[in-house]
Amino acid sequence: MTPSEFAGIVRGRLIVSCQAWDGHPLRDTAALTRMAQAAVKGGAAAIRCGGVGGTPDIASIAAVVDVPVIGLTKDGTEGVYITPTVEAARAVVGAGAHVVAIDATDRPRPDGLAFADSVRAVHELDALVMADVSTLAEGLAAAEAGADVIATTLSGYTPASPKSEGPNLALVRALREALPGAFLIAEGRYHSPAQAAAALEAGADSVVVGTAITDPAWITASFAAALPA
Ligand SMILES: CC(=O)N[C@H](C=O)[C@@H](O)[C@H](O)[C@H](O)COP(=O)(O)O
Repeated sequence: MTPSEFAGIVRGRLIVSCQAWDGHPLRDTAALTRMAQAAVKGGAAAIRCGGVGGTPDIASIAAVVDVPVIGLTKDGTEGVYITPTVEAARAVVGAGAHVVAIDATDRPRPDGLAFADSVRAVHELDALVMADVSTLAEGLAAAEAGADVIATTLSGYTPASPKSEGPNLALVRALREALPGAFLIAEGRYHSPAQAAAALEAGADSVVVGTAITDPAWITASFAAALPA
């Protein structure tokens, strides 16, 4: 898939992240595959999902949906854990992802290599790179390193970025202003249709929604919390 083919499919549209943490009742490849199918039925232009090898979510989902698949692996929850190594990036392409989501923050990587090395490896395999960043500076560096897509995924999850309950629309605006030609995706804590629409108004080309669509435990808790105790 070329960058312009991907852009043509997802620009102005919703991407749904179908993932579940270890220990979650939906942490099951078959369950997440059905979740992805339901999301496509509802209008998702692409699916973001994780897992290779013993957790074959990417291969399972890519086999049944007719939209681009953005794949990743997760190794732990600290430091660089989203597709943290060149080897992991290659495995994600091997599993059938069209786009590989990779941590592009400025923190040290477990394989000691640079983000640009992962970009090169993915491009050699004819796939695209989505750079998950947490700050404007990281977005600029990721674009410089050749990322095809810049995403605000890690804002709020690194020491360099502000913690917040809601999405970081200010980062979307800043990235759009600094990188007018980049394909920009808003991701992270978009919890309502209005917030997703606001991401596009702020300059994003597309928006990823995960938890608010695909985690029934989170959805239930938000309803339960609205009722008087
Ligand atoms: C920080 C991190 O590890 N984010 C992960 C990235 O793949 C996922 O756990 C998120 O669910 C995803 O980014 C979608 O965001 P939200 O679930 O907030 O709509």
